Amino acid sequence: MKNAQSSPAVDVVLFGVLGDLSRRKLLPALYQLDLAGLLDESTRVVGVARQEHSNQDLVDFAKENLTQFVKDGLNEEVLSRFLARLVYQRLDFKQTDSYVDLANTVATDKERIYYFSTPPAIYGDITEGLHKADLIQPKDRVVMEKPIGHCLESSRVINDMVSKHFEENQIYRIDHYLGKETVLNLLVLRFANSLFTNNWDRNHIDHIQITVAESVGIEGRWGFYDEAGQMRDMVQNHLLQILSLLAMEPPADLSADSIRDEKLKVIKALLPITRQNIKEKTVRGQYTEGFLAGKAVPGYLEEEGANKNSNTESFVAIKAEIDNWRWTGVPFYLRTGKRMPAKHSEIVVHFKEQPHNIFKDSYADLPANKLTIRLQPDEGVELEVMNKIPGIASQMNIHENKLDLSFSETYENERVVDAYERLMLEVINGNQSLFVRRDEVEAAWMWADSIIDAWQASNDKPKPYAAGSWGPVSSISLIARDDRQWVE
Ligand SMILES: NC(=O)C1=CN([C@@H]2O[C@H](COP(=O)(O)OP(=O)(O)OC[C@H]3O[C@@H](n4cnc5c(N)ncnc54)[C@H](OP(=O)(O)O)[C@@H]3O)[C@@H](O)[C@H]2O)C=CC1
Ligand SMILES: O=C1O[C@H](COP(=O)(O)O)[C@@H](O)[C@H](O)[C@H]1O
Repeated sequence: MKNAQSSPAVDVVLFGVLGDLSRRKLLPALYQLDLAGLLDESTRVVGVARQEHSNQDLVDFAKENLTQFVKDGLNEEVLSRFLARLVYQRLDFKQTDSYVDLANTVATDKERIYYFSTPPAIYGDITEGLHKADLIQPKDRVVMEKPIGHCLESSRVINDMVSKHFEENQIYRIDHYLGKETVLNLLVLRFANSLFTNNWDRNHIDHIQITVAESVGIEGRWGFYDEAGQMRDMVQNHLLQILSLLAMEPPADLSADSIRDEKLKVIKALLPITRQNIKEKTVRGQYTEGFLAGKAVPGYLEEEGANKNSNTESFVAIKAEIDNWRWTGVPFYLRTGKRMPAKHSEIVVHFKEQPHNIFKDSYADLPANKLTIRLQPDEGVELEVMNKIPGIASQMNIHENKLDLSFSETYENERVVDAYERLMLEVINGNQSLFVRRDEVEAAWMWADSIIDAWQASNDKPKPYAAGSWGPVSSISLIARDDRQWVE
C-alpha cells in the first residue's frame, strides 16, 4: 500500500525474531504501521533466528503473537497483507562466515534496517557477519537494543565493533522510553509553556520525584535479568533519559544533535555516587513472595531458573543531584522496581512553598504547587493549585484542587501510539532525534558503574520487600531524611 507519508521501501531484518521483544513489541509495532498505511507496499520483514524453520512457521508464530499482543483486535485484511511481508532466514549469528545465506534473502535494491534484538554481546559478531557478506551500504541502518553492554568498558567494545562498519549516522540506539507519548510531551510541556519554562530551576523547584513502578516480575527472563538487575535494565537507560529530558537546557532546535547535546550535559553534571556516600544516596531491594491484585506471587529467588544466592536488585531508589547552575540543591529522587503494587510511572515536580501566607485563617500551611506528569498508564498532566471555595462568607475558604489534563479524555479519538511503533517509523524514515548517541550511553554508564561498584564493595545484600509493596522500608528513609516523602 502507498502511504500518505510515503516512507521508503525497506527490508526490516529482525535478528532474534523469535525472541520475547520481537513477539511482544516489534512484530505488533510493524503490524500497526501497516494498519496505519505507513509501510510501503514492497517493505518486507526478514526474520532471522538460529533454528531451522520455514516461512510458514514464522507466519504462524507472528499470527499467534499478534493475536495475543495487538490490543483492539486484528484487521483480517491488514493481517494477511502483513503476514505476506514475512520471510524467515536461519542463521547462527556467531558464525560470521555464514551470512552469505542472508545475502541471498535480503533485498539489494532497498534500504535495509538491521534490528539487533539479541543479547548485546553478539552485536559485534552480527556486524562483522554483515560486513563480510557485503551487506552494509551507506543508506542501511542498524538498531541496537539496550542495555548496550554491562558496564562502560563492555559498551565501548560493542560500540567500537559496530562503528567499525556503520557510521554514527547509521546507528540507532533505541531506548523505547524516548518513544513514549508522555516522555516526548516533556519537551512540549517545558518549552511551549512559559509558565513552566520560566519556573523550571532551583529558585522555584524544591525537588523532583521520578517513579517507574512495574507490577510484573522478571517474566521468565532470569538469565538476562539476573546478570543485569534493575540498575542496568532500567536506571542506566530509561530513568536517566527521563531525567535528562526533564533537566536539560532548552535545545537550539529539535534536531537530533541539539537535543542529545543538552541531554549529555545533564548526565555529565550528575554528582557521582561513590563508596563514600552510597548508603545515604541509594537503596537497592529484592522482592520476596507476596500478593498482587489478590494473587500470590513468588519471590525473586523462587522465580523459574533462579539461583537462590542471587544478590541482584529488583528495586532501586536513588537521590540524584545535578551539579550545575540550574539544579544545584534540587534533589531528583528516582525509584524503580519490579513487583510493585501496580504499573505506574510518573514524575512529580514539587515547587517551592510560598514565602508568606495571607490565608492563615482558613489554611495554616499553604501547600506548594505540585505538577504530576503521568507517564503511564492513564497518561496525563495534573497541576495542584489552591482555589477559593465559592461562597458568601467573608472569610476566604480555600482548598487544594487539581487542573487535570487526561489524555484519554482530552484526545478521546486518538490512540496512544506504542513507543516501538513510533521509533520503528522514525528508523524507517531515517530520523535519529529519538535515539541515543554513543557519548550519552557512555556518560550514563560512567555514573551507573560507580554506583554498582560501590554496592559490590559494600557487600550489602539487597533489602527485601514483599511483592505488591512499594519497595524496602529504607527507601522511605532515603527521602524522609530530607524531610520529604514519596507521593503514593
Ligand atoms: N524483552 C523485553 O521486554 C526487552 C528487551 N530488550 C532488549 O532486547 C534484546 C532482546 O531481548 P529479548 O527478546 O528479551 O531476548 P530473547 O532471549 O527472548 O531473544 C533473543 C533472541 O536472539 C536469539 N539468539 C541469541 N543468540 C543467537 C545466536 N548466536 N544465533 C542466532 N540467534 C541467537 C535467541 O535465539 P534462541 O531462542 O535460539 O536462543 C532469541 O530468539 C536484548 O538486548 C534486551 O536487552 C530491551 C527492552 C525490553
Ligand atoms: O526495557 C525494559 O522495559 C520494560 C518496561 O517497559 P514499559 O514500556 O512496559 O514500561 C521492563 O519490564 C524490562 O525489564 C526492561 O528491559
